[in-house]
Amino acid sequence: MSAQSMPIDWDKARTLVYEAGRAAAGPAESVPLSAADGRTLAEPLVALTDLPAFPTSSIDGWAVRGSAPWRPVGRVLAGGTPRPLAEDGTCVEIATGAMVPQGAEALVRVEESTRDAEGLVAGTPRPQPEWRLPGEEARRGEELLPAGTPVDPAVLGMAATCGYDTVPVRPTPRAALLVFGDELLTSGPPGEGRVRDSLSPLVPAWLRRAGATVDPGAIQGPVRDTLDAHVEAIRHGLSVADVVCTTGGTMHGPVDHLHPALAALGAEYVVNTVAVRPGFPMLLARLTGPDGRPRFLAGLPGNPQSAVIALVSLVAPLLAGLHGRELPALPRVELTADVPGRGGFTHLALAVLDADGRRATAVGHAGSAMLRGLARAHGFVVVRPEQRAAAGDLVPFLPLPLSPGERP
Ligand SMILES: Nc1nc2c(c(=O)[nH]1)N[C@H]1C(S)=C(S)[C@@H](COP(=O)(O)OP(=O)(O)OC[C@H]3O[C@@H](n4cnc5c(N)ncnc54)[C@H](O)[C@@H]3O)O[C@H]1N2
Ligand code: MOO
Repeated sequence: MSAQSMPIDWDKARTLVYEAGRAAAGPAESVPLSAADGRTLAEPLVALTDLPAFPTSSIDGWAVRGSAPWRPVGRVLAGGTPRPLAEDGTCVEIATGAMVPQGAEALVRVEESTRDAEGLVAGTPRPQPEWRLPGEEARRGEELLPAGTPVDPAVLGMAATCGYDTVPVRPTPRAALLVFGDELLTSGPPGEGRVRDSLSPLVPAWLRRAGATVDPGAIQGPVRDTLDAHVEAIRHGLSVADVVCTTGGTMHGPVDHLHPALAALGAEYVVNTVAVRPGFPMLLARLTGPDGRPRFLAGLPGNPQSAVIALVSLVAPLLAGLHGRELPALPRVELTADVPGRGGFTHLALAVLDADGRRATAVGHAGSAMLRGLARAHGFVVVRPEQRAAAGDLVPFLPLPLSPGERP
């Protein structure tokens, strides 16, 4: 394994890490609906019965046979199984959601019916049927949603409607974070050569928004700047997580131990440096966990904005793959002003979107060591190598994994 290598194209890197994740997605497991929110379907969701499963009244009123007036011969409530309506001139009282009896020819709404002194019912059925036929929404065996669908509240409801108690889903990837750097302070203001560790609070929160779990015990650091301390911390991370993120030490400085630690652990690079600015020393390596299953290490550069760029460029696609989801296509947005290119590198420029999400404006304070621009941005506009983007151009947009309501 050679530690120094040519940076690879940013788009290619995203595809490579996504495919590596997809190939390592965990085995399907069956989980109760109450625990499946946020998971991903490992198999298609197939209708277990016709939907509706029986002819179902859409109204409160009368199920009638023959012509009016009709003599009531009973009542059917939701949940019951009615006897057939055998004779013309008869009806049953019926509730919304109840099974329509065999032999019924029409339904009449209660407010559009009358009863005479003998209790006989009259009224005119509406021209359009007032009940739903079996299979109207889905036929038994029909595929409702494909494998790879993220499970959300509507999917949970759909699964319950057609009879599922559990659904087959992929395991949620577990992530860990190791922060490297002897110069880091974990509390109080920076000064005298030391900076405050901004990545321990930031990275786990964004990993969770990108679909990973991060156990508080899986966050370590600052890890001492020695090779042994790095190897030991990475080993611990690999024992508790599928994806270990590290920050700092991605270069080849005197105390940058990440590459030697990866070599000591027998890691294989999936991506080692990416032709993107900021963030180029980012990497993703594959290792084997104590259980023999694949594990990943994402090396995020130490400059804080560069670390975030590595998160959205490499870790988010990796997590999509591990979940068994599609790699999301990037939306296109219109630029309000020119954005420079970065020569042979892709330029990811921090930007805010306007209220309808269609137009992007690059923000200031966007240096790779800064977080001020990031704290108000929605994501990054993508300027591909050897290009510059002008006001009015449509360019791809890489969103930050924000939750609804954040950055309104
Ligand atoms: N000779 C060269 N030096 C550097 C180059 C280069 O091409 N040639 N590239 C620069 C770029 S670009 C980046 S990005 C950094 C990446 O370096 P590392 O990943 O090895 O990161 P460190 O050296 O450990 O730290 C860089 C910078 O970030 C600060 N830092 C680190 N961790 C944190 C944290 N948790 N919270 C806040 N700030 C953090 C650290 O103090 C440094 O200032 O390399 C450049 N050098
Ligand atoms: O790649 Mo560095 O990440 O430009 O700051």
